[in-house]
Amino acid sequence: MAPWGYSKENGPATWHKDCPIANTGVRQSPIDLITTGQTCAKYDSNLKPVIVSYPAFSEATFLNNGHSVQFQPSAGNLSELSGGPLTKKYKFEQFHFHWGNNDSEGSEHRVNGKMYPAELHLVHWNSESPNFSSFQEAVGSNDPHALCVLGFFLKVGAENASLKPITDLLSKVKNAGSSVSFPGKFDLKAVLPETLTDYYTYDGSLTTPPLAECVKWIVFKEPIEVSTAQMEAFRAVDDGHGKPITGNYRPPCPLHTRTVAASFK
Ligand SMILES: NS(=O)(=O)/N=C1/NCCO1
Ligand SMILES: [Zn+2]
Repeated sequence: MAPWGYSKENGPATWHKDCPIANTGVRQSPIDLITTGQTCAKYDSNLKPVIVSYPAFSEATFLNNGHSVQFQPSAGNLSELSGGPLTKKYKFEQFHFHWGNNDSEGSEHRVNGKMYPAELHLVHWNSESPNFSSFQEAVGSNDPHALCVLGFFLKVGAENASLKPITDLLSKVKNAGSSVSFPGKFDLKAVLPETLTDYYTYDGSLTTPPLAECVKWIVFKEPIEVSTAQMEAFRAVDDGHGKPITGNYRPPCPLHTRTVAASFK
């Protein structure tokens, strides 16, 4: 597979060559989350708060893979996700980010066409399925809800002290392919809003190749604040071709016959 990326030569418009589902799929992600009108998100009063149990990770790798930066704890991590639209328990796999080269672009999901400067993805896999027992197997399983990704918008404001250990580490993984073992513990729970009650949820896909259509998406309404300096730290990370990674977001995909549910009015 030609190394995919976000440039003209290897970006989202070319991904169909190796991943036909990019163009033929009917549940691709991201999407534009519309809040009014015909195809808007529909309030569902049965949607409960999302429940996360993220004990502080003690051992993790922070990697620049050339198309994002990702934080991946060692396999033994006990973090779990349940509640919300989910009927099973999911295991945390990794988190990573998407961002732009200015504050008017960068997120993958949009709200009524508006992009945020960045989007944080917390990736999980269904640890109760009899059909797979790892993230990679889950991706290849064809199970429509093998994965659950929590999406949080980032907006520019005050410095985010909880994310500072991550943004301070970006300069250490400036070169694509570089990684560091995360020093000390990282408290992911502290990054998230207190209550995980207000979100959009829909059936979608990975937003990066292989674009597998196995993701239950949960995108939270409330953005997380980060400072301009923290945003600039993302924009200084290299893509392996001597250029900064900027704009590592896929444009919105057609909704087709899908509906989006909202846990809030
Ligand atoms: N942007 S995304 O949909 O979370 N994509 C991936 N790929 C591997 C894990 O998450
Ligand atoms: Zn992502």
